[in-house]
Amino acid sequence: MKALVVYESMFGNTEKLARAIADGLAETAEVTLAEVATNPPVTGYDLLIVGSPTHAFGLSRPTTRQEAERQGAKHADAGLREYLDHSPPLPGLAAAAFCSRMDKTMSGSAARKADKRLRRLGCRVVSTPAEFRVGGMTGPLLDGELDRARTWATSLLATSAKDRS
Ligand SMILES: Cc1cc2nc3c(=O)[nH]c(=O)nc-3n(C[C@H](O)[C@H](O)[C@H](O)COP(=O)(O)O)c2cc1C
Repeated sequence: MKALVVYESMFGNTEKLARAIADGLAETAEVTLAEVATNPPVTGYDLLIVGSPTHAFGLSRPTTRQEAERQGAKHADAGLREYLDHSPPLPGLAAAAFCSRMDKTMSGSAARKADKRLRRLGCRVVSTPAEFRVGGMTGPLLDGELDRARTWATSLLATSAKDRS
C-alpha cells in the first residue's frame, strides 16, 4: 500500500498532525509526506490523505493566508483549496481529509470542505472528516491530539484494507 499525505500549514500545527498521521500510516504503508506548495502528483498511490488549517470556517483563501501572514506566518501562495481545484479526477482512489481548528463550537471545518472536494473528484472516501483541535488562532495543538491523529491514521489503514478485500 502506497500512501500520500499532502498538507497545508502556516503556523506548523497541521504539519505536526500530518507527521503524526504519516507515522501511523508507516506502520504498514509506504508513505510520502508532501507540503501542498510542492504540488505533489497523486499518480501511483493507493491512499490519499489531505490536511489543512481551518480558515474562516473552511479552506484557506488568499485573503485568509494574508491575514495569517500578518499574524506572523510564513508566506503561502496556494493552499489545499487550490491543490484540489487543480487536481485531475481521481476516480475510485481511497482518500480522507483532516484539519486543525479551534476548540470552539461553530468554528467550521476545513476537513469537511476538503471531503466534499475529494468526493467531487471521484475519490472513495474511507473516513468521516477528522478534526484536531488547537487552543487559539495560531495554536498550539491541544494535549493528546497528536496521539489521536496517529490512531486515526491506523484506523484508516484498516478501513481501506477491508474495502479492498
Ligand atoms: C486567518 C485565520 C483564520 C482562522 N479561522 C478559523 C476558523 O474559522 N475556525 C477555526 O476553528 N479556526 C480558525 N483559525 C485557527 C486555525 O485553524 C488554527 O490555528 C490552525 O491550527 C492553524 O494551522 P497551521 O498551524 O497548520 O497553520 C484561523 C486562523 C487564522 C490565522
